[in-house]
Amino acid sequence: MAFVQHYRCGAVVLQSTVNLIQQVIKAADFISDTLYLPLPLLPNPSSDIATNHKDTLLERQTSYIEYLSNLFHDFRQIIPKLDIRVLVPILPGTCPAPLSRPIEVIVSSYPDISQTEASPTYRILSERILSHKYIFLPETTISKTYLFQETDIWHVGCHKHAVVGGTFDHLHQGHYLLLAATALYSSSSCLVGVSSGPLLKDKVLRELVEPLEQRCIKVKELLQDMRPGLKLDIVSITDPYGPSITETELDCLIVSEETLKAGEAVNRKRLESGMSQLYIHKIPIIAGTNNKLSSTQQRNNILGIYREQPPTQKRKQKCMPYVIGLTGGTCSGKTSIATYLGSKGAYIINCDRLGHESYKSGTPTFHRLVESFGTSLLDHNGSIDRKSLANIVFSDADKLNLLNQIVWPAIADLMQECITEALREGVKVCVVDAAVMLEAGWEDNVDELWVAFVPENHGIERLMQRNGLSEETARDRISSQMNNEEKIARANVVICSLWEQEITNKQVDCAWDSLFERIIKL
Ligand SMILES: CC(=O)SCCNC(=O)CCNC(=O)[C@H](O)C(C)(C)COP(=O)(O)OP(=O)(O)OC[C@H]1O[C@@H](n2cnc3c(N)ncnc32)[C@H](O)[C@@H]1OP(=O)(O)O
Repeated sequence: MAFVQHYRCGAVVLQSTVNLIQQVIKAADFISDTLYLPLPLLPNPSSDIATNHKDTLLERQTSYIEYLSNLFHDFRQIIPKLDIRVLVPILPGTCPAPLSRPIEVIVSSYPDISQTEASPTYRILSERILSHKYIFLPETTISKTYLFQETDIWHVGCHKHAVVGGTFDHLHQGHYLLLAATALYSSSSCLVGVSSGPLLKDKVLRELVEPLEQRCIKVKELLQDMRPGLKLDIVSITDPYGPSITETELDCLIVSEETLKAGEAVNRKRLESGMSQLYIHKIPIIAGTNNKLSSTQQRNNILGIYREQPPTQKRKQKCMPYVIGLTGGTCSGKTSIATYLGSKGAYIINCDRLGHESYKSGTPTFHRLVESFGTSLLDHNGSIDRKSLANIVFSDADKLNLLNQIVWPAIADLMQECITEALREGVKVCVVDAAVMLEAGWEDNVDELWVAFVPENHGIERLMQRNGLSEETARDRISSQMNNEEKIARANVVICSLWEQEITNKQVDCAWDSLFERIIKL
């Protein structure tokens, strides 16, 4: 089989829109991450439209957006893994800012590079790329009528100042379309409100929403790729209106079919304050696997999937057995995940249990605890009464700290003994189940980190039910641990146990199956 060289980022330069999807699919064989697709104005052979007339321009732009919508839908269905970014011609006089991803290869349907470089399509890219490889991708039937023409000058922006809002989490083709429309309809500036704080409160899998700063950067990069020179103002918003109801110079609002009502509410608010109404452009929704394409779906897709993290805190010397650190807040479902992993053949090291063992009567840790917390801690057998100890430490951060300082080193020793025992038994995979592994700084004892979680409120409810605690006590316990977001940020695998056990198990299966590919590489 012939060897195909892969490039991370490339551009596809086509002579026409005929066979566009097929050409992009073929080009995708050479490109692994990002594919830029410069598209001159859609050829419209039957039209003798005067493009400087505002209504006609609006119609052309609207039909272009519809065209993009179909394209993005097809890309999503056929090549879902590839980040395909459509580029429109740069306005004359605009500084051609570099693209956010450097183009390594041009895949072109022009037979040679000089024809490619002379084409109207290439002109969209020409000043935005450095050196690159060239691949000729023959196109069989090109009708002359549909060729991109030199005269296809793009007139962008039938409005001056556009505004758009959204969470823009895990950007997908639906966002691309919304932002493409924003970039196309405005000729001067574009205001983007990015949801944060209370607006994220009720989102499913809110814990997996990308950090605000990251979302803002991605939106900015995409808009700058599509429309360099457009003045951008990307702001965080904490209510559904943001600056759309205070900025006087805005003249159009871009919404999706889903957010149309919110857009109309913006106009009502503006009317109440005596401000001009915004022209509302409604963009179609792009269908995904389950009806519509959504960020919730994208967040769901992360569950159980391995992701690289900086290796700094992980075990430096890779050796058998391979150690998974499984952590998660109280009532995060960690124990049932560990049990399921045990049923799949993993050797489970339960650190809660090692903790109890570490201060059995007569051990050095037992004596240190009695010295530090007093004999009131002991039950009628002279053993440490964990219920009393829990009541003391979970309502007093300093006391919890003291307990940890005494107990963690002893648990760490017992854990190492268990790993050595697993090695003796020829075990391949150990799972260290430790509720506060990250707080204890034990990441350097494991090869990868799996984090189990449920939204905090669910954790509190589960804890109240399981341990018969008051809401306040349950809250105290949960807040004595690192929060979900901090743990998830460091996780190689994230598992959410919010739904039925079967769904949790599916996530575990997925993480477990891919685990062996990583172990083989050791
Ligand atoms: C680094 C580690 O993760 S080691 C494993 C955790 N153990 C420790 O940190 C040792 C200190 N803790 C203890 O000695 C005991 O947990 C006590 C005395 C506080 C409570 O004992 P018990 O009432 O029997 O509860 P148990 O040990 O089963 O732990 C109950 C919950 O407390 C939480 N918890 C345990 N230790 C800690 C701690 N140091 N800080 C915060 N939360 C903790 C766990 O999340 C656990 O929840 P889970 O059962 O949903 O996983």
